[in-house]
Amino acid sequence: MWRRFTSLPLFFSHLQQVRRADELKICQAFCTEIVKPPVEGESNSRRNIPFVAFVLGGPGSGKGTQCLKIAETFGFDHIGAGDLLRKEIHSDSENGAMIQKLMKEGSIAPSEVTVKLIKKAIESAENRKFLIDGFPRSEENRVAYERIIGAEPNFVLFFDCPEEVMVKRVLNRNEGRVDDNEHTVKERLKVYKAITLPVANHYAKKGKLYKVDGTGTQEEIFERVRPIFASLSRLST
Ligand SMILES: Nc1ncnc2c1ncn2[C@@H]1O[C@H](COP(=O)(O)OP(=O)(O)O)[C@@H](O)[C@H]1O
Ligand SMILES: O=c1ccn([C@@H]2O[C@H](COP(=O)(O)OP(=O)(O)O)[C@@H](O)[C@H]2O)c(=O)[nH]1
Ligand SMILES: [Mg+2]
Repeated sequence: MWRRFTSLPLFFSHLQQVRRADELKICQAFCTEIVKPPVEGESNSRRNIPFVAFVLGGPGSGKGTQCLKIAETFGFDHIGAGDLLRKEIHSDSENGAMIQKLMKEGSIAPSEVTVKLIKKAIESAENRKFLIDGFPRSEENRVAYERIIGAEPNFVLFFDCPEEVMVKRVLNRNEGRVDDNEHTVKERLKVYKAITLPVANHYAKKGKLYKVDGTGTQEEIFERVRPIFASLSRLST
C-alpha cells in the first residue's frame, strides 16, 4: 500500500479523503436528506466570495431561533432578510411604507430591495461566513441574488415543520410584528407553499439542500443541525 504513494504529502491527502468520507457518513446519519457536502473556504476562495448558507422553512419553522445558535456556536454572521426589511420600515427609508404594506399582506418585497440590503450586510461585515435567514423566498429572489452577488449559496438548510406547529409558534411569538396574526399567517403559508417551496426544490435538485426535522424542542432541533456545521468546520481544517 505504501508503494502506491509517491510522496508523503500525497499519502496524507489520501488520509484526509478517508477522514472526509467518514465524517460524511456521520453527517448522513443526522440529516433527513443528505447532499454532497460543501467545504468551507474551498469553492469560492479564489474569488473571495463569502461562504453562504441560505436558511429556509415556513413562517415559525424556527429559522431565526436556530440561526442564533448556529451563529454563536460556529462563528457565522446571521443575516435575517426579514430583519433587514423591518429595519428599513423603521428607518423611514423611501421604501419603508411599501415594505410594511407587503409584509402585512404576507407578500414578498421586490428582489432588488432585499438583495441590495443583503449585499450591503455582507460587504460591511468582517466575517466571510454568513447565514442568510428567510431568503430567497421566490425563484425571482434567487435569480436576482445569484446575478447580483455573482455566486450560488454553498448550501441550503431547510426546516421541515407541520403547518399547525408553525401557526401555533407564530401566534405565540409576541414580538409585536405586523404579520404575526391569524389572517397574515394564512396568507404567508399560501405564499410559502406556492412561491418559496419551489426554491427549496431547486436546490434539492442541485444536491444543495439539507432538510432537518423542525419539530421538537429548540435543543433537539439544534442537535440535528449541529453535525452538519461541525462537519463543515472539520472539513475545512
Ligand atoms: N422548537 C421550538 N419549540 C417551540 N417554540 C419554538 C421553537 N423554535 C422556535 N420557537 C418559537 O417560535 C417562534 C417562531 O420561531 P422563529 O425562530 O422566529 O421562526 P421563523 O424565523 O422560522 O419564523 C418564536 O417565538 C420562537 O421563540
Ligand atoms: O427575503 C425576504 C424576507 C422577508 N420578506 C418579508 O418579510 C416577512 C417576514 O419575514 P421573516 O423572515 O422575518 O419571517 P419568518 O419566516 O421568520 O416568520 C415575509 O413574510 C415577507 O413579507 C420578504 O419580502 N423577503
Ligand atoms: Mg424568522
